[in-house]
Amino acid sequence: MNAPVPGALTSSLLYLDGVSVSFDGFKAIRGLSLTIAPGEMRAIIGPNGAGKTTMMDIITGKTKPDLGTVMFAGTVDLTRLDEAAIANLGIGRKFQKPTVFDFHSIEDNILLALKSKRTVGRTLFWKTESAQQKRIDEILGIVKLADRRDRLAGSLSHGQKQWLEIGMLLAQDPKLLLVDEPAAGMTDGETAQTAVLLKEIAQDHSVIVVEHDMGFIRELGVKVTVLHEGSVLAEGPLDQVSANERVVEVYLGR
Ligand SMILES: Nc1ncnc2c1ncn2[C@@H]1O[C@H](COP(=O)(O)OP(=O)(O)OP(=O)(O)O)[C@@H](O)[C@H]1O
Repeated sequence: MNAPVPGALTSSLLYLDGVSVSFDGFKAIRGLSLTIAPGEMRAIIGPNGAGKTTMMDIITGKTKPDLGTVMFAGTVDLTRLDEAAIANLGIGRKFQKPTVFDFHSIEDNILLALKSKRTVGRTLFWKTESAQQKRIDEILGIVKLADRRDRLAGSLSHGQKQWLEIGMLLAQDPKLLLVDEPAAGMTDGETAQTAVLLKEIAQDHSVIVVEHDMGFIRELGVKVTVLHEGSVLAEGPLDQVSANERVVEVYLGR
């Protein structure tokens, strides 16, 4: 069930085929095949140790696979690039723990992220202060922090810090966002708002979300890939994968 369909390489934004990686002889990822279409949001679920983090490490260049194909936008071989080059291509990652600058204002956090975008074109584009301010305003609007822009980031709740960090990721103008357990530690209200936020972002970005919170996944309403022991166990709408006996056995029923 894992083999990509013919033509998937050229039609995909992200294309993984037959990817394997071992750590000291232990196969953390084994024959993983997965494709993400341009503009798609995909949820990744699976038990602890299934390989979700390792998969993100491979996509972002932190870990190099022993075997397999990892292509971006049909033509770029990600296995040949380092982490900085992959980030510059437009693959942004948000780790589980928020890493905002607590002693800077919310607005300045976004500004710093805008300025840290490395490509020459971007530096030139943000040369005008008004273009920069317009983008900051847009991002603060998207992450619903415009009314708090002058406050210190350290004053935000855990959930708000996660949104600020998503805003900082947006400032890097990624084509693909990898978001690791955004709902972890959030209140129910924050979790619901995060689903709304990601759905908005997914209107003009591709997004991969790793999550354990099934209520949150349901809110996203997107195709779900279940990882188990380093490969795809099931893929499809949440109701379909939730009814899969193996998925219940290894993950949902636990
Ligand atoms: N650098 C490493 N060295 C040795 N083993 C590793 C390394 N990184 C990951 N592993 C192992 O690979 C397997 C997959 O781990 P990974 O963190 O990718 O799973 P996960 O699905 O993200 O789990 P979780 O939901 O707990 O975050 C685990 O058994 C883990 O112990």
